[in-house]
Amino acid sequence: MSVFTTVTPDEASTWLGQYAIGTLVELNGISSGIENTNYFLTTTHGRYVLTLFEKLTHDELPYFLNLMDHLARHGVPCPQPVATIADSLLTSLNGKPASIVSCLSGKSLETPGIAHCAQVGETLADIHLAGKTFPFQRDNPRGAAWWKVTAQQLMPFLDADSAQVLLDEVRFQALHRLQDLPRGVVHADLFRDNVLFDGERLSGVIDFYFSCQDVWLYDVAISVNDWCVSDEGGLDEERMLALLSAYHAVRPFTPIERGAWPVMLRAAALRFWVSRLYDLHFPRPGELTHAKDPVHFERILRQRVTAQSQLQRVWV
Ligand SMILES: Nc1ncnc2c1ncn2[C@@H]1O[C@H](COP(=O)(O)OP(=O)(O)O)[C@@H](O)[C@H]1O
Ligand SMILES: N[C@@H](CCOP(=O)(O)O)C(=O)O
Repeated sequence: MSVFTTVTPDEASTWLGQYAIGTLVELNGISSGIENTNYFLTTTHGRYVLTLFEKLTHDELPYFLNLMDHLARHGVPCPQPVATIADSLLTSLNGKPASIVSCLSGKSLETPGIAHCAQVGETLADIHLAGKTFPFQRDNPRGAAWWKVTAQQLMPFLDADSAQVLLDEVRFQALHRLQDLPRGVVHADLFRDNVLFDGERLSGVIDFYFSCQDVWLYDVAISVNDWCVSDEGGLDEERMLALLSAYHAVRPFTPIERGAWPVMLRAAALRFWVSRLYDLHFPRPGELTHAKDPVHFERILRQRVTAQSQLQRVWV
């Protein structure tokens, strides 16, 4: 259960007084999610999602709330934050930073098909393009500097072989990070659980709390590693082509991006292998039941490394 901070209906009713969205009808905790406390909040005006932020601070949150507001205003299907009467997107509830956003229809998919992947590619390109006029900046807190330091902390928990793979990849990425790839706003966590489908139609992208400024292609690789993965950690070619073609139709890939693709797939696998290892070995109280399997991303990383070296053997 991902309600880390309990809110009673009485507390919610009083707190709602600072918004112009009617009075409380119903409040239901949302069990999925691993970072924040989320409730479905129904008022006399409609259905919303109330989030209490467990880790992010009042200083950090305006970036994400303003980004969702910006993207929603540009037609991206994502939650629209609701402002208080005093015109703030962020308030406090039970000692935590809190916000209300619109509730999107639909639910996430576990086994997406080709048409779903195409919609994800198109929407990701829309996010990248709409993000061009977003005026705020945020560096990626889970970028190369972070995985280098975190990899060292993880060494005592890994067997010799996995430790070597991790260190080799951190070194490889340090040597191959291509600075001149196109960059801008990225979602940075566009996994299956962060996209909702209403029937066959993509109805929304959620969970922008890793978004930041980084390489666009890296964001595409994060999505492909999740949406197009096959059972053994390989890539399902049809789904990957659907996602990449739909993205390319909106924001064409540049020649330098094409060359960087295998490196980006590896970087995207490394990032989530490291974060899953970290969450497993350094858990927050209450987080244990949600620790996601790091081996999944170790397998993906090993597969991407092998695939790239096979490609190189073909090219030479
Ligand atoms: N705006 C929204 N509209 C509809 N459902 C939402 C919305 N935001 C979150 N949810 C639901 O809440 C769940 C958890 O949200 P998520 O942002 O992934 O939480 P966390 O940040 O804790 O990982 C999602 O899987 C989804 O079912
Ligand atoms: N997508 C990441 C975990 C990020 O957590 P989220 O539930 O907030 O999206 C992973 O699968 O490791």
